[in-house]
Amino acid sequence: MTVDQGPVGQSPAARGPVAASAGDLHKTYGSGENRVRALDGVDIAFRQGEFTAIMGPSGSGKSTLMHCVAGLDSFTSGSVRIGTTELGRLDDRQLTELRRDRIGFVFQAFHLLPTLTALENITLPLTIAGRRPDRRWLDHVIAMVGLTGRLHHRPGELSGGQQQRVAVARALAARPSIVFADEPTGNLDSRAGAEILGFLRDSVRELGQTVVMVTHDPVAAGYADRAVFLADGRIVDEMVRPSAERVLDRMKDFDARAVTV
Ligand SMILES: Nc1ncnc2c1ncn2[C@@H]1O[C@H](COP(=O)(O)OP(=O)(O)OP(=O)(O)O)[C@@H](O)[C@H]1O
Repeated sequence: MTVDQGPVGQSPAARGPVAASAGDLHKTYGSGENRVRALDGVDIAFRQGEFTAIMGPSGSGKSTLMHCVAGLDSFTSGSVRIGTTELGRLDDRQLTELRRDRIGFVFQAFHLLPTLTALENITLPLTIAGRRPDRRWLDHVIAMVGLTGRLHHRPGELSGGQQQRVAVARALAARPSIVFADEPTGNLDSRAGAEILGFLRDSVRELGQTVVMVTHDPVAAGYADRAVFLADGRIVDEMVRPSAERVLDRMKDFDARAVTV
């Protein structure tokens, strides 16, 4: 594996405490002839205050890695930690609580409840957990994503970009240890997508959040502090401070190698 340090050196966050990690992570689906090694020995750490993009061709294991590290899916062997909590040691109830209290999610489909207002959607995970929102934090997050004038609208009265802003605010509302975003701009036009990526980046820069984003899009990866490249369930490359152009070049290299192998 080559680690590209980029023209400006290592990310300042690169030596911070670890927010989440995976060690020698394996995930196999099916058995016999149908056996698929979706993850084949992945070692990775996501540091606090760092924005990581996970990239790779279709079927390379990006979603599987995200789901295993976020406690949404089980793994075959290896270890996953959120902070110092080892996920393999938790029962289902403890895992549910960990996801609710310590992890924020943003999905491609916004997954908002249509009968609730924007504000009610944003605070729903806190309501379910029986926690009072930290009002100052909430106001800050809502202002950051530019929703202050839309809080009493229902999702059907909002544009796609505004709905995804609600989803980003919901992910940040509980001050999670880490936010996982799975193709968060996949359903948006390029302008709305750029806004959402800007908010995710701001949440890292201004709020010290840790964000892990799965994406196919080199432009989206250009917002991250580093891009990690998966192929066949393994990490094959990493780029610090990626730009869209450098990510695109790297992806072309992979495609060329795949053709010549
Ligand atoms: N539930 C499942 N049962 C069997 N195989 C699966 C299942 N989910 C994923 N796989 C397989 O595991 C491998 C990794 O899939 P994964 O969805 O993680 O890839 P990905 O990189 O996220 O792909 P994409 O970019 O297309 O979303 C693929 O070969 C896929 O077919």
